[in-house]
Amino acid sequence: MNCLNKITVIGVGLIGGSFAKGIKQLGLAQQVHGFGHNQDNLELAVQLNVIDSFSLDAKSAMQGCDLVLLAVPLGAMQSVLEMIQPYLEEHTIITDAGSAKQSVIEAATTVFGSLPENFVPAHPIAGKEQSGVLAADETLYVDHRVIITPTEKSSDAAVLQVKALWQALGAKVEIMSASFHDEVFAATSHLPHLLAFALVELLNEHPELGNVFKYTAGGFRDFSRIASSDPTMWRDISVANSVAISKWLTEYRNYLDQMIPLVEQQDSEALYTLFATAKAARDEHIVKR
Ligand SMILES: NC(=O)c1ccc[n+]([C@@H]2O[C@H](COP(=O)([O-])OP(=O)(O)OC[C@H]3O[C@@H](n4cnc5c(N)ncnc54)[C@H](O)[C@@H]3O)[C@@H](O)[C@H]2O)c1
Ligand SMILES: O=C(O)C(=O)C[C@]1(C(=O)O)C=C[C@@H](O)C=C1
Repeated sequence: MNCLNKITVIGVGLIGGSFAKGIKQLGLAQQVHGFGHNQDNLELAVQLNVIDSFSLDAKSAMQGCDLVLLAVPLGAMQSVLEMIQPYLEEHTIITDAGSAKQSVIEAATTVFGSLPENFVPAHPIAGKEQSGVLAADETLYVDHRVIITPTEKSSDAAVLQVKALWQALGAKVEIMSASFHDEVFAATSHLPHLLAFALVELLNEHPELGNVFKYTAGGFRDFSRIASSDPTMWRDISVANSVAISKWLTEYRNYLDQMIPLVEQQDSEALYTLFATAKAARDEHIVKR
């Protein structure tokens, strides 16, 4: 793919930093620039070879910028768009990495009025429970999906440019509508995170068990790993995708309501069927992937 002149990453943390580091290592832009509000973090990002340069003012961050990636928590998307909007150049492609897509499109609609044709919302389906630039990893996106949810206004050329960048980082790009995206990822990503937070907190709130965490092993560790994720990020996702997440939490509660009597009534046949069906689905779709 063609080398861009300048890419600016706003929010040089795990996701923005991994993107920047990959772009820089592959030489996909002459200048990988960071923009944010935390000077110490941006200086560290330069030291770690994640970005080439940074600025603390939106005007210089946007000057000569071919593509800007917003990798800030969902709750900060609108204010960041407001900050850069006056300085965006005609040709600058605006994309993001937010974990929910309709809220980012709503934020952009509020800021721009009519959505720019260079605006291409996206979401890399890769991450870890750590956050911050120290966790940035240029291989994070290799063999992972990136979902692009173009708006009605997104131009084909802008979508192709965003797609090409993610593919160059090793990702498998898929296109879908923002509403379908938010429904699917409420079920596969947002729901498990909320369940993990809930399980850890449930046990935390039972002091009669003593320090129950000392009696946990691999099963609890695997299930609860994602409860170590960033609380700001998950607060913002829960608020941004509240309709779909609350729907899937309710579905899960209803499922537990059906499961409880099976355990109470020691219905071994029904329990075995449930566990065997779930194991077969996981082995087929997750383990062998
Ligand atoms: N962590 C994951 O697994 C994951 C995966 C896919 C997408 N995402 C999405 O990517 C985005 C970033 O997540 P992350 O895990 O990289 O978080 P992070 O905490 O590692 O990085 C976020 C960065 O944004 C900066 N920031 C926060 N508010 C800002 C503001 N108002 N202006 C400028 N900079 C600001 C922070 O200083 C930090 O450097 C979020 O929208 C998240 O939903 C996260
Ligand atoms: O692997 C992890 O720790 C993640 O949380 C990554 C994960 C997920 O798989 O649910 C979390 C949020 C994202 O928006 C995308 C990916």
